[in-house]
Formats: sequence, structure tokens, C-alpha cells
Amino acid sequence: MQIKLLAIGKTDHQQLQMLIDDYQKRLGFYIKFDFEIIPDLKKVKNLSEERQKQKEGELILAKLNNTDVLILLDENGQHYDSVGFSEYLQKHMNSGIKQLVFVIGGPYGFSQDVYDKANGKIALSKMTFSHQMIRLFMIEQLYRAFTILRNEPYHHR
Ligand SMILES: C[S@@+](CC[C@H](N)C(=O)[O-])C[C@H]1O[C@@H](n2cnc3c(N)ncnc32)[C@H](O)[C@@H]1O
Repeated sequence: MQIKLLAIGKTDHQQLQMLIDDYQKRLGFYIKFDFEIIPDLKKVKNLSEERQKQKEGELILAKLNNTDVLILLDENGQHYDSVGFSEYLQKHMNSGIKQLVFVIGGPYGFSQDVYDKANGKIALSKMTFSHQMIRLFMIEQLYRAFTILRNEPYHHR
């Protein structure tokens, strides 16, 4: 199985990007991991929130293959602790799927079309994070999950 993380808009914060790069590199030792950025929409000021979500949704859905399992990062999704999340990943790996795709929504979240297409939703917290910060948190949690599965001394229970 390989994992893809899809997000909208590149990161403007250099320090955030450096941390993302670091964890992305670490994660790559355990699994084929692809972090793909969908370019920001142009002239968003002229768009309503709903229209922006819709357009972003079209771009997200266009990135998917038929066989992908699509999991949205969403505040109203399923909660896991880090060990539970590592087991969740292991289950997906055991199921024989080709690619597990996690998606981070834009500033206003996801369109209904994206929700309809999704196979699941997970929350990293009950709190809302910016669509920029959550990238780092997700990649770190993926890395943490693999260290847990390998019994490596990164996660302290
Ligand atoms: C600023 S939030 C959007 C919040 C918006 N109220 C919504 O309805 O989704 C941008 C994106 O970051 C991600 N996100 C933010 N907080 C999250 C959390 N606690 N758990 C999982 N994903 C989160 C989601 O993918 C969300 O679409």
C-alpha cells in the first residue's frame, strides 16, 4: 500500500515547510508516501465560500484513481489515539488496497461532492486547525504510527 496526502495551496511559512520536509523524509523510510499540493484557486475573492469549496472539491476528485480509498481529515470525523491510528493504518495495509488517500480541506472545508465520495473521515482533535498547520500534524502522526507498528522508541505510551 502507498499513502497520499492531498492538500490545497502551498505552504508560505518557511519554517512550517522545513518541519513538513523533515517528517515527510522520515515517513518515507517506512512507506511510499506522496504529499501532493493542489494549487490555490485564482481570484478566490470573487467566489462565495460554497463556490470555492465546490471548485476545490472538483480539483480534489480529479486527483483520485478508481481504486483509491479516500479518507477526509475533518473535525467531525472519527477520533483515534496514536496507537489506535497505527492499528487503523495496519488494517488498511492488510486489506490489500493500493493507495490510501488522506485529504485536507481548504479554508472552508469540503464540498458535499467530496463528502459523498469519501470512504471515511478522521479527526485529529475536536479543535480546528488551519489547513496549513494540519499538514504537519498529519504527517507527524503518520510517522508516529509507523514507529509504533515497528516498536521503535519515538512514541512513549
Ligand atoms: C480551517 S479547516 C476548515 C474548517 C471548516 N469549519 C470545516 O467545516 O471543515 C481546514 C481543513 O483543515 C482540516 N482540519 C482542521 N482541523 C482539523 C481537525 N481537528 N481534525 C482533522 N482535520 C482538521 C480539515 O481537512 C479542514 O477541512
